[in-house]
Amino acid sequence: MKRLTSTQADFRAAFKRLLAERDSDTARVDGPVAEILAAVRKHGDEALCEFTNRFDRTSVTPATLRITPEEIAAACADVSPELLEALEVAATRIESFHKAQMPADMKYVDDAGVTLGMRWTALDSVGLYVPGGKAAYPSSVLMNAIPAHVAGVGRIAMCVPTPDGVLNPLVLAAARRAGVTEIYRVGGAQAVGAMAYGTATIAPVDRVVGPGNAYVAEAKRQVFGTVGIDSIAGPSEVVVIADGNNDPRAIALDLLAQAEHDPMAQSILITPDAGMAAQVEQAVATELETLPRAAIARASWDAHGAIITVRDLDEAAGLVNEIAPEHLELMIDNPQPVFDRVRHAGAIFVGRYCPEAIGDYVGGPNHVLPTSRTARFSSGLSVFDFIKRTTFIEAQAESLRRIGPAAVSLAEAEGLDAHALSVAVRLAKLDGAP
Ligand SMILES: NC(=O)c1ccc[n+]([C@@H]2O[C@H](COP(=O)([O-])OP(=O)(O)OC[C@H]3O[C@@H](n4cnc5c(N)ncnc54)[C@H](O)[C@@H]3O)[C@@H](O)[C@H]2O)c1
Ligand SMILES: N[C@H](CO)Cc1c[nH]c[nH+]1
Ligand SMILES: [Zn+2]
Repeated sequence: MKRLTSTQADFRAAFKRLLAERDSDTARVDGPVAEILAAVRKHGDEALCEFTNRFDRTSVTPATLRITPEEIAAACADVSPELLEALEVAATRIESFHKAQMPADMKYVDDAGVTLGMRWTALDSVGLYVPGGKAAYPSSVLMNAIPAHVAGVGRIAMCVPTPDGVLNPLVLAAARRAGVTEIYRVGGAQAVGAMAYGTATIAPVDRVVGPGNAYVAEAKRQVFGTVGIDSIAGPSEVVVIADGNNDPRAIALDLLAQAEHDPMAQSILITPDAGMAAQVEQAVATELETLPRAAIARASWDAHGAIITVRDLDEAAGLVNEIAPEHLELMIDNPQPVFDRVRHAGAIFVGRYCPEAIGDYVGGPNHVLPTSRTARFSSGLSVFDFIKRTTFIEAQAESLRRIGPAAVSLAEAEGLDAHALSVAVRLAKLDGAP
């Protein structure tokens, strides 16, 4: 873990290093991912099964890649009523938020009498990636699948790794709740490649979405263009801005909640209170003594964690905009001014009673969010990832008379004569030409 103080002489360099070191850690998987994708593209199911069996210690064959309806039913029967109820609370809240997100079509007549508009249509097919290497993510099934359903996507395929051949029953129960039935037991870059390029067993999709580790995130980046993707939703991140009025243990647990996802996760505390900085550091060390996933959390905290002491909350907000974190927690007395200043963050959690874990499960907005500073230019998963826009223009004779001549002039200026003539012949006809 790095301790930084904004007043230290080399602060800018140290801060830049903190971000750059993790970026370069992520970049080291480029080569292996390219090789996996090329093999899946060339050898299809054969490569898909080979990589899956190697990385997940399984023995899948093309015939067993798809999880059967009987396996889904058996797994769901294993889930306790309490867990099904919790799943239902989460699903209902996620569904209502994403329904509210659906945009309306647009259509109006402008002052030249031209009808202009924009129509939304759902994608034909999408592939959902549900992570499952170091933890199982039933919540990510809901976060991926519910917006796809709300948007009206035709075909929804889902890939999830089954390490050591173990199927997580709650993952399948979440899939059933979200109406997903086409599920494959594959993960990692090979799963992304299979959904993008297609294999004999897995038909290709139009867009691959969902979170995952560095291999999954890099694979999505590399298949972009062949298919659409949502965003680079890689190893988790949180920045917590905390003042001196916090329970240090609660803040430490918020930091560790991201760190326990992945050794490549990143948790950063920014505080204007040096006393709080020291107390949280101590509380993290204490929690790591008993946390069941301490090995992962400690690896993340040691390599990528940071505590930054700043002069004031305004300075904290400026640093957040540079980090553009996946998650931002505002654990401060008066969050509004900082909330207003922050422009780059995947999701913001406002107030001491809203830890990020609420958003992971039951808040309602999506927990699939941009990482590695990509929140500067991209957003979390939403219904917008499952629909696309088509614009339309409708012009009658009078409207063409009004706006056509400008088009002819511009086409002539570009030297594109067919363009100019296609408008000009119609204008001439309106003026009585034969
Ligand atoms: N940004 C988000 O919105 C968000 C949401 C949820 C989870 N996450 C992240 O998802 C990730 C889940 O990671 P995970 O590992 O538990 O599951 P995962 O499913 O993402 O990755 C597991 C797969 O990684 C591949 N893999 C592992 N080691 C490999 C190697 N050496 N070479 C090639 N491939 C290899 C394997 O194919 C394996 O099936 C975490 O990083 C977590 O932080 C992010
Ligand atoms: N924090 C993760 C997003 O980075 C999502 C998640 C799912 N389950 C628990 N957490
Ligand atoms: Zn989480």
